This record gives sequence, C-alpha cells and structure tokens, in this order.
Amino acid sequence: MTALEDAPVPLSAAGNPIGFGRMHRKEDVRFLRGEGNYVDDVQLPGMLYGAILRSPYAHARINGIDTSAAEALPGVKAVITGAVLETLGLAWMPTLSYDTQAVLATDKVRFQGQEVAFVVAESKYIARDALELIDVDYEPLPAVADAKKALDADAPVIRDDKEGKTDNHIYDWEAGNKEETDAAFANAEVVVTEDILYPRVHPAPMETCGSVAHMDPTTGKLKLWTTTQAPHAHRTVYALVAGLPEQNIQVISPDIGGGFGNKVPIYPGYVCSIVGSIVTGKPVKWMEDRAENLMSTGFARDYHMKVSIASTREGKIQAVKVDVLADHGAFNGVAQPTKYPAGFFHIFTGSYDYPAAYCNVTAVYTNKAPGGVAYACSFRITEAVYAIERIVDCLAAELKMDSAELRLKNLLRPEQFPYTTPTGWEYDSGDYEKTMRVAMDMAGYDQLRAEQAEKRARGEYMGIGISFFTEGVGAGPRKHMDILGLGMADGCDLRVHPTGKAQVRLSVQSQGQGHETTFAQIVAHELGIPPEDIEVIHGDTDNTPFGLGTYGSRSTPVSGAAAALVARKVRDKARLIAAAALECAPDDLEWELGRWYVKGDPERGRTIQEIAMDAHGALELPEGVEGHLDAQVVYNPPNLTYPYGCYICVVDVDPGTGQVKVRRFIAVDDCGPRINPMIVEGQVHGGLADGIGMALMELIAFDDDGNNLGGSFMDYLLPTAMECPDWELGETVTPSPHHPIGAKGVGESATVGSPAAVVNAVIDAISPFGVRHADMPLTPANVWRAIQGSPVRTDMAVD
Ligand code: PCD
Ligand SMILES: [Cu+]
Repeated sequence: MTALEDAPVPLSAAGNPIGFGRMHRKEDVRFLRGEGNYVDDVQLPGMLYGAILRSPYAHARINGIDTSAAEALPGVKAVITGAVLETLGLAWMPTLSYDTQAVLATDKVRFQGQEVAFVVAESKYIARDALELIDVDYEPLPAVADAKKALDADAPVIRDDKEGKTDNHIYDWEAGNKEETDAAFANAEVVVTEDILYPRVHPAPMETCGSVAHMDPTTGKLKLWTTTQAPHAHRTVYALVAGLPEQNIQVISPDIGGGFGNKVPIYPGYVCSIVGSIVTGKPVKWMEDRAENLMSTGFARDYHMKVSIASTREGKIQAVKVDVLADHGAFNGVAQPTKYPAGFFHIFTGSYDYPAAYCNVTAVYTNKAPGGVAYACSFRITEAVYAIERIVDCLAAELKMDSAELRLKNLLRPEQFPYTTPTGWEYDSGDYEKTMRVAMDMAGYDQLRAEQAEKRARGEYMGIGISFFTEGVGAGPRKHMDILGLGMADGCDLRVHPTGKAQVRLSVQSQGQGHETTFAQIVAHELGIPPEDIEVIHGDTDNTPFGLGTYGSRSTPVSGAAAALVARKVRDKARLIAAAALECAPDDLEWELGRWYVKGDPERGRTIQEIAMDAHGALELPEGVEGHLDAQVVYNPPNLTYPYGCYICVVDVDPGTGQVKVRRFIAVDDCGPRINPMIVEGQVHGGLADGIGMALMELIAFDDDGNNLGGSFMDYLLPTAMECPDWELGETVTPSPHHPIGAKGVGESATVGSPAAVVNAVIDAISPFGVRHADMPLTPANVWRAIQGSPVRTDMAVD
C-alpha cells in the first residue's frame, strides 16, 4: 500500500482516478497492439532512403573519396560527402557543449564508426549496396583510446581541425573550496582514497535513432520526423545552424521507443537526411541499425575518478574530494544544459552532512565516439552518486564499521532543509533517516547481517550493499542552466471545449514514460475533468508551446508544474463564469473537485462541464472575462527538485566462478507525491534493471587501436528478467516545497542510485578475500580476477 492509495480519490465513470492514482496507461492500448507510430513507420509518397558510410578506422587522414561508382549504381539519387557539405557551410555543426562536430568527415576520421558519406537511393537496400562502392583513400594514423594516455607528450593530436591545437586537452573545471578541503584532510584522523572508474556504457534504447526529412520545394517548409527528446530545442538549433527560418521548420517526434538521453543530441544522420531532401527535392528517411547506434551515438559515463574521504575515527565524515579525468571522445558532444562543463557532478557530496568538498575535472579528447551524458544520468549525478556511495563503503571497511551505521551517522537531518551543500546546491526537502529506516526494515537488515555471518562461517559468500542517493532534477533555474542560450522554461496550453472535454498541449516529449496518462491526471486533479476526457498533445512543434524537452527527469518538475498551474488558471476563470451564471459574487463561491458552488448552499453550483458550455455559449459574460475556457502558462522553475532514496541489494557470489546472483533488491524512493504510483513503480523497475546491467555486464570497451568492442548485443550485454530479482519497492513522501503539487522527478532515480548498491553488495561479499574495491562491470571474470588480487579488465569485450 502506498501512501497515496490510502487517500480517497473519486473515480470517473470509466473507473479512472479523477486525479492521482493507479490508472492504466492510455498509450498502452496502441503500444500493446503494435499500433504505435514510430519514425520508421512514417511513409511518404516518393520517399527515398539514406544510408551512412562509416569509418573503419579510429583515426585516419582522408586523402580522397571517389563516389563515382556509387553514383552510377541504378537507383542511387545522390551521394553526399563532407566536401559537398562544405559548400553549404554544413560540414561541421556545433555541439550542445560549445564544441564542433563533423557532420561528414572532411580532413580526418576521428573515431571508428564516424560518418563519412551519405547515400540517398530509391530503397534502403540500394543505398546500403552503394556504400560499398564508395572508395575512400584512408591514411591510418596512430589512435589514442585510453584517456590516461591522451595528454602524453607523444599522443597524436586528435583535434588538429582547431586552430593552434597541439594536445587533446578540452577543459579543466573545479568546484567547492580547495583550501578548506585540503585543511580538513590534513587534520583528519582517517583518510581513504580509491581509484574508481565509471566505465563507458550506452543507453541502448529499443528504437535506434533516425529521421524522415521533407523539405517541400514549393513552400520551403521543412518537416522533420525525428527521434528527439527535445523537439523545440532541436528546431531552434536547426534554425540557428542551418539558417532556415524557424517558422518554416516543423519538428515532429512521434512515438519514441526509449530515449534514456540517447536522443537529446543532434546527430549527423539527422542533418544528412535534411540535406538529402534539399538535394533531391524528395522526402528522405534515414534509420540507424543497432551497431551504428552503439558505435556512434551518445554514450554515457567514461569517468576516471580518484575519490578521497576524510573522517574522524568515530566515523563522522569531514570532507570529500574527487579528481576526475573525463573521456569525451573525439568531439565534446555532451548534451547537457547546465552552465558547468561536468554537469551536476559537483552534487557528489551526496546525502551527508559535512562542511568541506572539492572536485576538479580534466576532460580530454580520445579517438572514441562523442557524447558523455545519457542513460538516465541526471547529467553526471550517476557518476557523483557512485563515487560517494562507493567511497563511503570503503571508509566503513577501513573503520570496520557497519555501512548502514556509518550512513545513519552522517545523513542530513530533516531540520537542515532547505540545505545548501558545500558545492552550492540547495536541496529542497528531505527526511533521509526515515527513508533509510523504511528500507532497512523492509530488508530485515539485522537478520541479513546475521545470515551473512553464518554463511561466511560455512564458506559461502553473501553480500549486502546499500546506496543512499540524492538527485537534483528538473532543469532548471536560469542561473544554473540553458541550452545554447535558451532558458529552461516550459509552456503548457489548456483548452476546455464546449462539451467539457479538454486538450492539454505540452512542450515535453514522452519516450515511454506515460505522459499521455500522467499529464491528464494532473489536469484532472486540478479541474475534476475525468482523465479519459483529456487528450494530451505533445511532440509536434507546430502544435505545442515552446519548451526544452524531456531529459534530466524534468517533465514532472517543470512541465508538470506548468500543467498544474494552467489548470488552476482555468479554474480561476471558471469561477468568474460560474459567478455570472449563478448571479453571485466570485468570492461567494467554494471549489470542490469538478465544481464551483455557493458557500452555505451546496446545491447551487455549476460543474466544470457546465461552465465550459457557459463560457462558449449564450451566457452574458462579466466585464473583462473573455469567452472560451482556455489558458496558457510558461513555468520558470525556481529551483531543482531533489528526489532521493535508499536502496539495499543482497547478492550471493560463487567464488569459484565469480558468478553474482542478485537475490533481493529493496528500493525506497521519495519523489514527493506520486501522480501515478503504477507508472512510478514501472520507472523504478526499469532503472533498477539498468543498475544491475551497468554493475554486472554493460561495457563499451576499445582496443589500443580504438576498435569498438561493444558494437553489438553479442558484446554489449543487457540485463534480462533472468538477472533481475522480484523488486521490493517502498516509498516515503516528502513534497517539494516549491512545486505546485509537491512532485519531484523520478525517471532517472533508480538508474542513478542502483549501481552503487549492487557493487557495494558484491564487494561486501568478497571482502573476506581482502577486496576493498573493484571496477564495474563485475562480470564473473572480473569478480574472479578481483578475488585473485588481479586488476579487473575494462579494456576488452566482456569475457
Ligand atoms: N512524483 C512523480 C514523478 C513522476 N511521475 C511520472 O513518472 C514519469 C517520469 O517522470 P519524470 O521523472 O518527470 O521524468 P520525465 O522527464 O518524464 O522522463 C525523463 C526520464 O525518463 C526515464 N524513464 C524512461 N522511461 C521510458 N519508458 N523510456 C525512456 O526513454 C526513459 N528515459 C529515462 C530518462 S533518461 Mo535522461 O534522457 O538521460 O536525461 S531523463 C529520463 C512520468 O510519467 C511522470 O508523470 C509521477 O507519476 N509522479
Ligand atoms: Cu542523462
């Protein structure tokens, strides 16, 4: 039973909660019947097909490209190279991190899988055949795939396209107070330091990336159906980059088969499909295959972190510092909206109370695919949570203290909120100890420890891992973030039609989160219109208000607030209309869900549906009240929301084979009130599976020549139901004080919080072998290596 299920919510005639509650997802009717409409389902008359030629080398000079044989293949309509794009000024495009990225390579290729040429043909088979007829004269160059070697004096310079660039350095950035932190470390009784790698992983959404571009030669209007999590932001970027007039660009993001951050950046393929359509005058479809998606699109993590923690002998944490070497690949294509190059990484101070913290981040180019945030990371909070939760466990081991006890000793206390962290974030609300106690009770923590002791005595290796995380989601206040200068506000339009049915238009875009259901529930909760009577419209820039899109779990914190406020605005207007109809003063009216009525005379009232008809009908409207029952708002978030949670994982490890079995997983999340508890649980289930995947099997590895060793699902392993236990979920509810309905985001929470719980559990299990840390992925081979005292391998395909 969740807290919200206890609250009585009136049900509509169709049995749906008129407000928050467990409503089946509206969108599932079409998804379960296979009737979703994805980019690859778009069919237009005369449509042509594009395919991309990709580099087999991680680093090579291009001495020439001969496209004549490909052009001569019957059915081929155009072959576009970097040289062609150069004439249009489109060979390079800006990234969302103020770097540049090649659309199609001109001078050099800089990672394996980089885009080199684009063929447009009558069928996708002809297009792919034509790729083989393109002759590229490559001169292979030495590659650097290891970030630790990228700054060596003899490392090949990857970005020699940049004037005067003589090394692979991108930026240095720091946060926190170095002097105070160094002083705390100098005086500390106990200091623990560990090198912690968060290896390169990939979001691997079920649907790969693609687009259909149609530049209408007569009207000059570009319609782009594309796999984007941020249709409005993409439209503006196309207008700024390609110089197309913005009113002539329509970006449509239809059903999206998972995004996980992978669909935030603008990829060369999108631009190529647009150019293909301009060149041929026909619609052009381009759709990646799986290997292309894994090899060339936004990866995640690749953070080498040296983490140190200082504490008293009793376990009171005093300071934490982190040194990061960040691998950004060949172009800094990090798609994150913060003003900080390392995103929200400086939230690494975690959920604990101590005064001093400092981090510095050095970022480098390598001959690997660009990207760096994606995969439910909340913009590097995943790395930050992993760093702090792993080092806290290392400290517990050093102090020989129970890791739950150590956390309880240091958690922030409820009276400290709003709490400003040593690196400047203002956590909005929390009752951390309560959440941790709920998780420990659900787990039966003390019994688990007793069971572990018994098993150890018998030579069985069971482990218990805890992770307590705090996230900052809901990008965001303008002082912290923007995308290429665009502020992070979201619009929302609500129209109640004469018969009392409504349409709500959002600027965020669902990739599977269930917005068509939850946003109808938000409006239902405020207005009393049944959710099945409210259509949610999203994903089409011509038909929705401007806003920055879906990532960083921002839809509920930002657009969700806009939806609640627009409904309240309609409710206020409805009051004026009801007062006119009831011939009383607006102040004499009282609201109950779905209806304004006269105070003290509850029989006299008007339902929201009656008011809608009045607003459009013959009723004489009062002075200053416009007809119709519509409203519009733009919501500027005053702060992020800070969801948090406590996760406990129980594993059994076979020391002979290194095999890890996740036996139990307890997850207690606090995201404030849950609009739809069933959807939230689904979000958490997905994220927990992600966490098991990253902790135990996912890895995009490279060999010394920069060959990608994780380019298929044979090598890039994803977790299945087989690896996942029956999730045990709990909740606490601490509303956000600044959000109109108190809700915090939750979409990324479980992915952010769970890897540390799994790794902590595995290390706890094998700690009797003297292991204090081992890097992910903890595959059987890596666990076995750790037990033997050998370093884990992250430089070869998962073995
Ligand atoms: N309190 C609360 C919160 C929330 N909710 C719900 O839940 C969901 C989610 O939300 P959010 O948190 O706000 O978030 P969004 O914005 O919507 O979304 C986003 C996220 O989401 C997640 N999840 C998911 N799911 C799916 N199915 N798919 C996908 O793709 C995905 N992705 C992932 C990611 S990664 Mo990034 O992009 O990396 O930044 S970010 C992200 C939605 O429906 C909502 O409404 C509720 O109910 N309640
Ligand atoms: Cu992310």
